[in-house]
Amino acid sequence: MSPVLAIIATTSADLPNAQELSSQLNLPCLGVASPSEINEVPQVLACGEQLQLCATGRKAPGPVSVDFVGGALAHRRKYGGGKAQPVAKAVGLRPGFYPRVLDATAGLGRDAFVLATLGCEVKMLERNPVVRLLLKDGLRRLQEAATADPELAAIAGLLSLADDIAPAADWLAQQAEESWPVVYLDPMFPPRGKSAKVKKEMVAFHHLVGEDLDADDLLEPALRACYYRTVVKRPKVAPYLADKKPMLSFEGKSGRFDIYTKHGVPG
Ligand SMILES: C[S@@+](CC[C@H](N)C(=O)[O-])C[C@H]1O[C@@H](n2cnc3c(N)ncnc32)[C@H](O)[C@@H]1O
Repeated sequence: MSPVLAIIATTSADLPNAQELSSQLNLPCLGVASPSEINEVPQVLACGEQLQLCATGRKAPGPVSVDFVGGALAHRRKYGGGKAQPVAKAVGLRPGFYPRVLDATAGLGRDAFVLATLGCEVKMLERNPVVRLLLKDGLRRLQEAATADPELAAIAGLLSLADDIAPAADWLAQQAEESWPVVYLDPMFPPRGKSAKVKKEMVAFHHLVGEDLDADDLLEPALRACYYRTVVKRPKVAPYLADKKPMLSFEGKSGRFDIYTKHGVPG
């Protein structure tokens, strides 16, 4: 079967990095190129100043990368509504209570980052090796920017990625019972209908990650590992995870938050 992903370098100086990733991921390296020139594969991982997942071909949408310093996340950090944001309400954040969060399906780390900007310590789990590399690259650039910016330094100190690449259900099963205040789940869900259309630049990400068909298996281990809340982010049209009715649900801008509460009282 031919690969659906290959590695390219954006400049000749990036070629050694691209070659290293190619052997690490066991994917072909197509040398120094631009994604628009590639037609052997539908998407590439481009090594340059940032690591980017790019659809290939002349009409390809923009790249996907993890940028915790600039772009949309910087805008959200500065003007995004702070503690009034639905995700903050979902994890139960309130003055004096900033729960530690295990984000078991980190993806591009956007929700994790937002929670860290609000003062929560967040550990991310991600099983897809390419998405993990994008996250690591984003964290590396966050650490670099943090050296000159105390606000970013505080956020960087709260955000981490687990070394383990084990699927989250196994990872959660290894945690002591009720050892996390909050477990946060946001597995992929197949887009449905016009309203749920995937943003153009996210097509490559969806192509890469697929549909997380085992998502239901996450709920029980998450409930076991948390003592305060398990939060499940879902598209508005999606059924409950594992068909289990939450204690509480509310709609955010981009989806629904289903909340499974436990007996633990925040300290
Ligand atoms: C919809 S994305 C999460 C988006 C994320 N909340 C954000 O703000 O960027 C879902 C991610 O969860 C990961 N994932 C799904 N099931 C997983 C599992 N069982 N263990 C680890 N990662 C998982 C997928 O690989 C994918 O990257």
